[in-house]
Amino acid sequence: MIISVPATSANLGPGFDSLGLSLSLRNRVHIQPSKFFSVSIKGEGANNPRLKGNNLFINIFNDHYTHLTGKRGVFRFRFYNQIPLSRGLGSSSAVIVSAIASAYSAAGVNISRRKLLNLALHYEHHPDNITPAVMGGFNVSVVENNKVYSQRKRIPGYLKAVVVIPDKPISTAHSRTTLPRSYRKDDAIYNLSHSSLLTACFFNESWEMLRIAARDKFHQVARMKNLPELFDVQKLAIENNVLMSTLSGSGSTFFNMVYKEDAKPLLEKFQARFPSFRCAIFDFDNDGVLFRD
Ligand SMILES: Nc1ncnc2c1ncn2[C@@H]1O[C@H](COP(=O)(O)OP(=O)(O)O)[C@@H](O)[C@H]1O
Ligand SMILES: N[C@@H](CCOP(=O)(O)O)C(=O)O
Repeated sequence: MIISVPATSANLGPGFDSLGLSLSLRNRVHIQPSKFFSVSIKGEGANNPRLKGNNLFINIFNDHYTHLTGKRGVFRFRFYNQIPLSRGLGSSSAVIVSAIASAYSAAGVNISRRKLLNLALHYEHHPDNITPAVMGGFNVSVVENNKVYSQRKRIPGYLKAVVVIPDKPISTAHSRTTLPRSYRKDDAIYNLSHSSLLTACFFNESWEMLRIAARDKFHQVARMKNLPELFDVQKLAIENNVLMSTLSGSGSTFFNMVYKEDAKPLLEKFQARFPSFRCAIFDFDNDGVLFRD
């Protein structure tokens, strides 16, 4: 069995805990029944001893496999990870989604994307990463009564993501504790209205208006202060007329969306100005989680 899940960029500026999209950067896991439990990791996390044993994936997989079959299976897990950990590209969501999907696949039980998404919500209570990780594309999602309600839109191939990935891990859980517990009414209205406009821009493909819509007053500035170079990243992006430039999730990655002909020139400017940061161009993903026998 092979399960793959895309990276995700959440919040997208004003859409805190609600808006997110998926990128063509994936974690893949090969699972085979085996006489002995084994884990191998290639790519991101390969040198992280914490991930070799009972990591987040294995714990979630075992919970669901045991629930489905009444027994603890013994498997060989081979991970091929492209998603950097704790960089605001949804690595935790990718693991949660792939672990549940893998358990159902290993148990021979079909699962709908909607059910998979609602099960993933038990592990990550903000739906803005898990929803695009499951569904693919641009997603707007809300939680009511422990269920995710969402709408998705495919992202056209003439758009590209240009991301700047500093070598600074940010724990999402810790980052969330540093945000304000309450907001001024004016700021709440600002984010509500900009998030609504940004959603409409994606559904109507009104890409130019994203330059206004993708502004935030809830979380970005507070988080960017942890790595002030990010203000320079966003300034350079805006000077180069990108469609949107937002902190990816809780960071440290900065996400920029451009027309495909503008991607390489912007990448080269980022690489010249921020040589110590990883910079890359990614297509958008519209598939979400993929199952293969
Ligand atoms: N490939 C992986 N295998 C196992 N656990 C992982 C993997 N990727 C991420 N994780 C778990 O998710 C945590 C990172 O989650 P988080 O802080 O939300 O970062 P991100 O911004 O990437 O979502 C890691 O500390 C680890 O516990
Ligand atoms: N809405 C969340 C999104 C976290 O995304 P991640 O990729 O950093 O896990 C938040 O901003 O805390």
